[in-house]
Amino acid sequence: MSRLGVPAALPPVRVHDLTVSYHGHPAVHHLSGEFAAGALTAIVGPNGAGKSSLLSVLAGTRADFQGRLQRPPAQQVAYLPQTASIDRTVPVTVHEVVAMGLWARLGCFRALDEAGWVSVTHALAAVGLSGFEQRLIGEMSAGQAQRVLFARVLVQDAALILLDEPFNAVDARTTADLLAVLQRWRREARTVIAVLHDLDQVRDHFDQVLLLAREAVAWGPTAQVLNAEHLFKARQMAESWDDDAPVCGGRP
Ligand SMILES: Nc1ncnc2c1ncn2[C@@H]1O[C@H](COP(=O)(O)OP(=O)(O)OP(=O)(O)O)[C@@H](O)[C@H]1O
Repeated sequence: MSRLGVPAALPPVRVHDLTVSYHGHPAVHHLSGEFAAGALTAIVGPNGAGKSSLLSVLAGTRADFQGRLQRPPAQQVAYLPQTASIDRTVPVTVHEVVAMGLWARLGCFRALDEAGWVSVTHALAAVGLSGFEQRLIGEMSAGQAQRVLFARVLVQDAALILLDEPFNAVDARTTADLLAVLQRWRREARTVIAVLHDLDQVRDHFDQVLLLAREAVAWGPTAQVLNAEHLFKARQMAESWDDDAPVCGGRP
């Protein structure tokens, strides 16, 4: 068990015949497989491949999908959406944003207890933002804001961590620091699933890869998935996408 009780052998996150569609057009089509428990899995693929759509289903923020999904309960899931989807015009402080990660444990109307304060302080220190507690989130740079969101994920102490393009707009040093946080999560046997575009980063740091082009092109150990043949196939599939294609069988 880790510090706050993450089980050493979490059940895997599984999808079976999962289809996600928008206005009747599939973004993810008939996906079946499982994300290895306690490992780092990258979801990669061309633009429009369905990566973010799949992650939002795994996160529980999209419920309108077909097929089956097995994942831990919501309190054990932390989700870091793309930075662009965070409204930085809301006048909240860095401390308050990170403390939101404790809402599942404390409720959103309860004051932080001492353990909560310690946990926020430690999380901000872990991402190199000690001293920024009272700054408004809108006053942070894009890279600093990403560190804040990582800190929020840290305090959630989740068994399943979902990251959507976590290193976008983040400089090399910050990326290295945040990759170290990912390695720590792996040592703690948490399951991490991240949407990424940098294949070298994936090769260097991730155990498993799902190569997605609306359907799974390949899914398994990184070295087996990221080969020229699979990457070529994903590109070919992307070129032949018809964004107006219906979901097969005429389902919504
Ligand atoms: N809210 C939405 N409404 C309608 N269509 C959507 C919506 N979100 C995504 N789509 C469509 O679903 C498909 C998959 O999009 P998604 O964002 O999941 O892909 P992605 O692989 O994450 O892409 P990228 O690498 O560009 O971020 C695209 O054709 C996109 O236009």
